[in-house]
Amino acid sequence: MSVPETTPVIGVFALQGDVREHLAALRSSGAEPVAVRRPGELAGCDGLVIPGGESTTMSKLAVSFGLMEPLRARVRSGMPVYGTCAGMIMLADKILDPRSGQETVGGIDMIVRRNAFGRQNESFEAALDLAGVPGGPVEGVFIRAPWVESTGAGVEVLASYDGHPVAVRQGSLLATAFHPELTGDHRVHALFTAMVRTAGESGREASGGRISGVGSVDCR
Ligand SMILES: NC(=O)CC[C@H](N)C(=O)O
Repeated sequence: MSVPETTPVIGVFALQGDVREHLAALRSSGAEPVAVRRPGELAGCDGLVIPGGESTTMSKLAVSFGLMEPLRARVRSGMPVYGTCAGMIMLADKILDPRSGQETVGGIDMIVRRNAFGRQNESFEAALDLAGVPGGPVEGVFIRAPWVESTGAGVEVLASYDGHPVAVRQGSLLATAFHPELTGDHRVHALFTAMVRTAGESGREASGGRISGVGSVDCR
């Protein structure tokens, strides 16, 4: 008898960035998406997406809404997080060229360079072979995108462009310099949703039935 697939609750950091596109992509990949602006909303999520946008603004808003420390705590406790573009910057342990006062959530042992591929009018698309995503290349949309300058030993590079890593994974953390949420191809979100399901299953085993890390607060 087959076991029905669970529907994980996946939050989208919603203080800034292209939130709606991620909510839609997550819904089509079998997750229940919710917008996250407050720590109580984060507490009810099995995973989180940090969207594209502007990483300095995200950093400042996360601090002033009291989300930065809860985000760091959930990353430390193993919650899966996927960052696109500005979200990738938010997951980097270090930014090569931070703006003043810019902090990151961190978690991926990498150094990123902001706006590495140029300005808004130098935006481009490129077909990328992405490890872990079957069915042919993924169309990468790069908008004032960062690249990964260097990675630590625990970081797996899933795709590169022009010799620079643009998709990486470290444990339950996934980051892309490009924006799959803008293309209508939801295979990267499906990969992330599968990562969240797997993390939930091992959390449930460890806690004897309950999903670990999920508080009593309903985030919907
Ligand atoms: N499309 C994007 O998310 C751009 C990221 C932006 N350049 C930053 O530094 O945050």
